Parts: sequence; C-alpha cells; structure tokens
Amino acid sequence: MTPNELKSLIRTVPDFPEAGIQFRDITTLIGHPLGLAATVRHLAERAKACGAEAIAGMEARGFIFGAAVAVELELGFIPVRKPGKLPIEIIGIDYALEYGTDRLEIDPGAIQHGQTVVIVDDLIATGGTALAAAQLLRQAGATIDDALFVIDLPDLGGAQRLRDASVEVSTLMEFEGD
Ligand SMILES: O=P(O)(O)OC[C@H]1O[C@H](OP(=O)(O)OP(=O)(O)O)[C@H](O)[C@@H]1O
Ligand SMILES: Nc1ncnc2[nH]cnc12
Repeated sequence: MTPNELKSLIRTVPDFPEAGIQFRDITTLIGHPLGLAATVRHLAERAKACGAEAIAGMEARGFIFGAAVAVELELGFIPVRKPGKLPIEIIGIDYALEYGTDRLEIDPGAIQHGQTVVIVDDLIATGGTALAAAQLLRQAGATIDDALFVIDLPDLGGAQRLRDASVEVSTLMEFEGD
C-alpha cells in the first residue's frame, strides 16, 4: 500500500481529547490487515537509509511502530517511557504537548555511546515529545540525526522545531489545517 492509501485508513475524530483538536486516530490504520505491515515497511526502509543502529520509540503509540521497525531491521529497541515505569535509575525530561504537559524517562544504560539511534513515533504535532526524546537520548550518548513519523501535522510546526535542533524529519503523510 502507498502512503496515500495508508492515509485513507486514518480516522479523524473532531474535538478529542478537547474542543478544537482534530484527533488523527491510528486505530483504524493498524487494525487493517495490510495497514500496519505496509506502514512498518515504509518506516523500516527509511530507518535503514538513515543508518539506524537502534530504534527508539515513545510510549505508547511509538512502541507499536518503533518496535515493529526494530524487528524488521533486526535492531534493538529503546523504549522512551512515561514517568514512573522503569525499575532502575533513569534520566528524565519534562515537556509540553498540543494538549497538556508530560514527562519522558529512559534507562541511560540502554544506549551505547555514539550509537546512531533513529526515533520512530506515530505522529508529530508540536514536536514537543520528539524533541524531548531527542534531548534525552542525546544526553545518554546517542547520535540522533533522524526521526520518522507516520503522520505530520505541519501547521503545528513540530517538524521545523526538530530540524532547528539538527534532527532530520521524515513522514509518510500530512494532515493540513490542524
Ligand atoms: O508533537 P507533539 O505535540 O509532542 O505530539 C505528538 C505526541 O502525542 C501523542 O502521544 P500522547 O502523548 O498523546 O501519548 P500516547 O502515545 O500514550 O497516546 C503522539 O503519539 C506523539 O507521541
Ligand atoms: N491531533 C492529534 N491527533 C492524534 N494524536 C495527537 N497527538 C498530538 N496531537 C494529536
């Protein structure tokens, strides 16, 4: 399936989780028999071209795509977690979302110094989540040059924020007007 065909599998839910947000829901994409596999293949091709030595994905939706890309390329997966989940000494960072604030944490021991880690998530909106993940992974010694997303909401400026932080962004589809 092409990225355009995959785009038609995304469900848009107006006013979720709050008024004014057009929620771009991946449930319908990953529920389609070919949707998840085709999406993962597209992302894996790009991750390979980026020279990925490991894949990092953000909890929760980034785990679905990131872990599958890691399997496809036979690479390790680094979970970037929401707070209070990891049982060891962590490093963490607070960040702002399109709606609200949150925190990400990682096990710094999961990264080898200088390792090329490619970030994978379902969607980039303001870029707050991906930027926080990039900062955290870099703090742990990773080389972060690329981040891959299924969906870009270009009007929210996230991809540009990442590029300003020297992270190249690649996405399979865009939804404009959000
Ligand atoms: O570019 P941003 O403005 O940071 O927004 C994008 C992030 O928001 C969503 O995750 P969410 O925090 O809603 O968590 P979830 O994956 O657990 O649903 C999405 O999966 C991205 O990680
Ligand atoms: N508009 C949106 N749709 C789905 N997930 C999101 N995460 C942040 N903004 C979002």
